[in-house]
Amino acid sequence: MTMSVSTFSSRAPISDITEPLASFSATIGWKQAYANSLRFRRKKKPRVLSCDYSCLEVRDICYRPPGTELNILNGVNFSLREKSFGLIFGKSGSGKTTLLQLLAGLNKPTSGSICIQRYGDDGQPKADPELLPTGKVGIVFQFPERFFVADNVLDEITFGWPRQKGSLQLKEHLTSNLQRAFNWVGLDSIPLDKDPQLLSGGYKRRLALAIQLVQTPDLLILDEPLAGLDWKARADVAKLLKHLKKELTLLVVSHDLRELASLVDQSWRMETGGILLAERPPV
Ligand SMILES: Nc1ncnc2c1ncn2[C@@H]1O[C@H](COP(=O)(O)OP(=O)(O)OP(=O)(O)O)[C@@H](O)[C@H]1O
Repeated sequence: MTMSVSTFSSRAPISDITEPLASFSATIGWKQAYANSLRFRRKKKPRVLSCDYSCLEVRDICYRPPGTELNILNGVNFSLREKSFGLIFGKSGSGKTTLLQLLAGLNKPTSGSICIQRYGDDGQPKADPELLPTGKVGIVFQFPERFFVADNVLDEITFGWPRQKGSLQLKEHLTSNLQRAFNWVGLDSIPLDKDPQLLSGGYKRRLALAIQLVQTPDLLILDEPLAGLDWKARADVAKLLKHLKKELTLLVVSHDLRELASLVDQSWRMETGGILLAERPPV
């Protein structure tokens, strides 16, 4: 029987990033939101222990791009338990990225379903499966730094946040999430006014992860998270993913099996023709 904690908690001290965020709050008028978020976070919430667990369940997914005659994915099935690390590997062009895009809600499957199934500690389903809410899925694309748009770290991470007055509660929520995301990925030592393009390869990936973590996803999808990094940055990012899997569910597509093998809880090979088979990484 596995005990799972149903609340989401940050383990790093809030003081780590208090200063840069305080100045950020003052400069763009989020001071009140920031102060309130601190008050909110200091109250200890009771942690609820539960023996239930959830699984991401992909059931018989087929996908044929509109206007084409051929299925890219053919009856894909798999189940991934919450707070675990799933790895999909396989030849180029077999359909791995296509599957990730469906999970992130960027395309709709031609048939089949993607849901969350809750189980009791006896391993039996506890309720009807629910469709995976795409708002709780984060995706980090291959080479995410190529999509950075801002000229400083803070603007990059807060891109798209509400700037108008009002919605104080939302601002408090986002600010508190930002603190947690920075702590999780170890960005707290980086000046917020630094140009993201001047960060090292590994720190660019940390920033891309933090951008997704601010949205508090339950499922984080990563397409080739180690691609293009030197050996040290690859080791750093792998270590970070190991840390993150204690907090959320990770599904990774990668060819870098050696570095990731020790993190893997479940893995699958995507065969040409879009067929997914459970298989250990061949390392
Ligand atoms: N919209 C589309 N229309 C037609 N074919 C497509 C479309 N999108 C992808 N494909 C094709 O589907 C196949 C699977 O592509 P996908 O990018 O999912 O493979 P992959 O396994 O992720 O490859 P890689 O490891 O190189 O990233 C490829 O042959 C690709 O050309």
